[in-house]
Amino acid sequence: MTLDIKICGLKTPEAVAAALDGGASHVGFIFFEKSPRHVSAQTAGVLRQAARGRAQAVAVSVDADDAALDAIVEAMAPDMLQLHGGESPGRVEAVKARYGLPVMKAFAIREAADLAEIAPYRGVADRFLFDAKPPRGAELPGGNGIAFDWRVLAELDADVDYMLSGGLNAGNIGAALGVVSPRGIDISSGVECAPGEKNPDLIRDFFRAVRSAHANDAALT
Ligand SMILES: O=C(O)c1ccccc1N[C@@H]1O[C@H](COP(=O)(O)O)[C@@H](O)[C@H]1O
Repeated sequence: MTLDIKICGLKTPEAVAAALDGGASHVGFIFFEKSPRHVSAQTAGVLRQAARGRAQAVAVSVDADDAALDAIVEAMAPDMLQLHGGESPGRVEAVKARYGLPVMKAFAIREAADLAEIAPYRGVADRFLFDAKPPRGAELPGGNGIAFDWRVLAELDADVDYMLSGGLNAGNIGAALGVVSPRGIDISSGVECAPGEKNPDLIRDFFRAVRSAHANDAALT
């Protein structure tokens, strides 16, 4: 089975190149001003060019209104929208209809009971992303480098299409993939040498670790 790999929070051509050369299926750009990974729609529009024909470009926003999303979609032309806030099922539906783009809806997970939240989004969101709950008082809803107990995902129906996220890195991805079988994985701070500063060597290390965990999977994309 193929495993999608999303490298998120890219800000430089070097980081985008490392992600694409490693074999990323998705590259993510953050539109959230409090984040050290925030980029303007114009910058993302330039950076995402390198991904054309190689990977899906994902725009990550948090409770963004139509005006903000209009600007992102126009300048960046993303292939997918990641909604990482408290967007309702109705809002997800409206966003999909307005832009004609697939939506990945993020959820913060700490325990199995948190998975109940996805029920009204089934058949609405194209894909789910499971991230750890941010610590109390955290400024960021994601990108905190915190993992959750992956075993809680055992409660999910096998047909749920999701990306695993939250505190992944080269050191723990093998263990994570030994516990769960997501269709994709998503990493941001685990390939940084400082908040918001992607390190191409760490990106390469991550792909090596994924490939070694997936040694029998010839079709890794
Ligand atoms: O990375 C950010 O700064 C960010 C800001 C706002 C919403 C989402 C954000 N990142 C997402 O967080 C997860 C996991 O990140 P990490 O690997 O634990 O650092 C990932 O889905 C990013 O898309």
